[in-house]
Amino acid sequence: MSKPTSGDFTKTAGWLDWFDGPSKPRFQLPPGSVDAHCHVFGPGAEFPYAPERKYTPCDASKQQLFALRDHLGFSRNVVVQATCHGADNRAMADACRSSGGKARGVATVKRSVTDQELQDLHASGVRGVRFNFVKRLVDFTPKDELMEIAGRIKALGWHVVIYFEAVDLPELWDFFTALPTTVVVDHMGRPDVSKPIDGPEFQLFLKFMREHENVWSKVSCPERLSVTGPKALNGEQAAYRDVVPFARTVVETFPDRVLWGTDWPHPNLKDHMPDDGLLVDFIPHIAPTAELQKKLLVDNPMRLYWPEEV
Ligand SMILES: O=C(O)c1cc(C(=O)O)oc(=O)c1
Repeated sequence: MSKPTSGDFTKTAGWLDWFDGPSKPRFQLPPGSVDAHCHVFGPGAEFPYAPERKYTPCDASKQQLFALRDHLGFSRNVVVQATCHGADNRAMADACRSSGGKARGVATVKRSVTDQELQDLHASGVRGVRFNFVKRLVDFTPKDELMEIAGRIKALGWHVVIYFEAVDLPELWDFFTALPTTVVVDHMGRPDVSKPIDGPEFQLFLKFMREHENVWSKVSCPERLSVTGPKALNGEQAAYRDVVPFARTVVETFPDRVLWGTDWPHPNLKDHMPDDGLLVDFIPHIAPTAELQKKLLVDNPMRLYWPEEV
């Protein structure tokens, strides 16, 4: 892979570029594995970043994403619209269309989106919309607007991806549980892993999944959630140990409703940029059996994103 650039844009101060030259994972991914959460950024010169963005990243192109996919041993990608592109889905949709059927997408749309635009996104490979409640990433969108969008995309057979922080789940509960589609939670709803796993915050998340069978979770982003590490760098085979009990609990309790993704190119990390090969080596710590690994990496994402092939 070639080194990151940022086109004509100036990166946010302190921006960490994605890790160039990741190691080969030791963990052998099951055949047909899907990286079910990753992004493309620009390139800014071709697909400009949105005026309303909260950060300006380094570029991370579809070619670089596909090279990483092949290097790590994944077969497919789910490309999730990054907030730095707002509701301009061109870069994500272009990546899906260029993938030869190996990528599906999750878009961000506004209430003003037309039925034709939704149809075009579907033809590109989009199968979901993302609703973001993380305040440092997006401005607030009224819930009635989101509910209206959810009703429209349900008709296309799409699902809703939600991104929020654990402390906000109580306030968002009624809205989330009223959504009419499959609902996929990004990064386990960002638990504070320095709090006890049997404390009220994480138990509420488990209750959310237990009581609502349409709710799925990505058990991704240990590099974002970890407080004590160690970091996935320098060959570390037991990275982010403080995240393991949380993610493993979700995988073992809801084996048919979990997804995993690299989160490449890892927007907004402040401490370090992980070696993506070592992130793959994190998987067997949270999905310890071959059966759990196949569900997490193959069966579940295929059922959600390529149902026609299952
Ligand atoms: O925590 C984040 O900063 C983050 C941002 C984005 C995005 O900007 O879309 O996506 C993610 O999955 C995570």
